[in-house]
Amino acid sequence: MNIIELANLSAYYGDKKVLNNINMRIAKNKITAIIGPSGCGKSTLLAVLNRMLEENGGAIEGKVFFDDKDILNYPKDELRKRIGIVFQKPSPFPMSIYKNLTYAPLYYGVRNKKILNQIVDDKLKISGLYHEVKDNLKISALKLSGGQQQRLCIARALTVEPDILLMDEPCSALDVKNTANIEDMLVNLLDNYTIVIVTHNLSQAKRISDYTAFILDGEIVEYGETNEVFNNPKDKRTKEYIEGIYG
Ligand SMILES: Nc1ncnc2c1ncn2[C@@H]1O[C@H](COP(=O)(O)OP(=O)(O)OP(=O)(O)O)[C@@H](O)[C@H]1O
Repeated sequence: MNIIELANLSAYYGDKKVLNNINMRIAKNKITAIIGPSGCGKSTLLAVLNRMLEENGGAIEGKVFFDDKDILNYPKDELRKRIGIVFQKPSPFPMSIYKNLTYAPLYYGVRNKKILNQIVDDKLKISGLYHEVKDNLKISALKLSGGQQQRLCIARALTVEPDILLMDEPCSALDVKNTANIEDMLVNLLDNYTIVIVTHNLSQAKRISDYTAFILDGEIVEYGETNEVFNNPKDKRTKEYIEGIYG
């Protein structure tokens, strides 16, 4: 089952075309990895999905459907609630761990303290942070290590129960152990969430993703099951990229 469909999707910054006629379906409750050399348009693709592109000064041509409905027909608030994003640099709000996790639920109208506490506990457990921070919820999130901050940011993105989690190089600032923690966590999220992850780390894409899209100069060169893309690439350029010839 698909949750997203891009139909003849092109994206522009001014006159510059950064994505060219992308046709792509994204499977629900799976991890889809977006790979490709620097500047090929990976982050732009994520920005199209949650309509951040417009705020960044870009524009699209073509259509994007989310749950079979044109994303332009969703109120932005609802779209952002249902499609969360986590960035490369861990970016907790400069407030307590507890407040980081209740910020969005409060914004969306949850007022019941018991429910808020439950959300905090649940998301800390999902992110594997519970035992590390449960007695220190009032300390500033900025006091956590980089890996903990990133897990907190993922937990925070989940507090509003999005359908999709977009991740832009979420592990590139982290060491191997923290990366492994996050990869384990992502795989465990798939019963309830769909993940689209941009990564430069090809081994990561191979390890955790179900599907991989290889983008080059704004075009999808190859898209399919991760095993196929990595072990049996159909396009010479995919093979070259995977073998490290460019990018
Ligand atoms: N706000 C912007 N205004 C103008 N051009 C932009 C903007 N953001 C990105 N671009 C351009 O769009 C193209 C695609 O950028 P994008 O960030 O999507 O690539 P990427 O594949 O994610 O790269 P990286 O792996 O280096 O993060 C690049 O040529 C970039 O310079």
